[in-house]
Order: sequence, then C-alpha cells, then structure tokens
Amino acid sequence: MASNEEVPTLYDWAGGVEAFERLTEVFYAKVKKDDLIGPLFEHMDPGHPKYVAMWLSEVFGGPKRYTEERGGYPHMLSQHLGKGISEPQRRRWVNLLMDAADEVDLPGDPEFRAAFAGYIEWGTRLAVHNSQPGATPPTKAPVPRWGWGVAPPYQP
Ligand code: HEM
Repeated sequence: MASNEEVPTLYDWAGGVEAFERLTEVFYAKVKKDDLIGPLFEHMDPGHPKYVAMWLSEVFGGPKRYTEERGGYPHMLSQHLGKGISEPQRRRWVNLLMDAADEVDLPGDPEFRAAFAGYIEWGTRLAVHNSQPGATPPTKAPVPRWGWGVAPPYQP
C-alpha cells in the first residue's frame, strides 16, 4: 500500500490548473444558456470561470491563489450572500458541472469522482444555506482543503 507521501493531491490527479480552467470554461458556457440558473449569472464578471478554477484548484490541494489573489473565503461568501439559491437551482448547477466534467475528460476513476462529487455536494449545499435571507454564516474562514476521504486513488 502506498505511503502518505506517494498519494497525489486531487489537484494533481485532475491535471492541475489547466484541467480546472477547461472545466469552468465549459461549465459556465452551459450555465449562461440555462433557463433556471442562467439569470443568476446575468452580470457575471468575465473573469468568473477563471476565479472559480482558482478556488477549486486551492480546495483540491493546489496553490493557494484564491486566498492570495482573490480575497479568499470572505470574497467567495460575499458573492453568494442574499442570492436566495433554491434547491432546484443547486441541483441544476451540480448537474451542469458533472456534464462539463465528463466533456473535458476529468479523470473518471471512481475514487476521484467520489471525492470530487463529495466536495461539490457539500459546497453547493452550503452555498444554498448561506445565500438565504437572514443567513449568518461565518464571515472569516480558510478556503477548505479537500482530500480523498476513505478511498485513496487506485495505484496498482
Ligand atoms: C461548490 C459550490 C460552489 C463553489 C465552489 C462556488 C464558487 C464561487 C466563487 C469562488 C465565486 C466568486 C468568484 C469571484 O472571485 O469573483 C462565486 C460566485 C457566484 N456564485 Fe458560486 N459557487 C458554488 C455554488 C454556487 C451555486 C449552487 C450557485 C447558484 C446556483 C452559485 C452562484 C454564484 C453566483 C451567481 C456568483 C456571482 C457571479 C458574478 O456575478 O460574478 N454558486 N461562486
């Protein structure tokens, strides 16, 4: 069995920042055309796909660029506050992201996809919660760092 030092980060396993940038580019092209969530992103910053790629890269063990260059967790939180995201909108966001993950060929192995889906499920549910009127989420926190959980990558 591999020792801890030999277990790559999810970021490296995915293919690094280029992989996440391909993912978010395809994903937000779908989002913009979507009837249910497109309107939420009507005034989206043109840099948005790249910023979310930076966020995901940091979460999955890559460089801490979102924290250093983009305001970290407080900035991400501020972007969701008051948006009143509904459960159907959350689910559409997840579905489109998973479609994009297949289209850009993110690794399809069960261990990677389970860890990836685990973070996305967690993060989107928090986004819904934090975006409701009157929500009082913590205003300061580190960007989360997500790992493989109970199933490290299969490396024969
Ligand atoms: C794991 C789940 C999620 C992550 C990691 C995430 C990440 C982010 C980040 C990092 C930003 C700020 C980008 C910047 O620096 O400018 C942002 C903004 C935003 N997010 Fe999310 N988000 C998630 C879920 C959602 C969901 C479920 C929705 C709605 C269906 C949503 C809607 C938005 C909107 C509307 C903005 C502002 C876009 C703009 O006008 O520029 N997010 N998100």
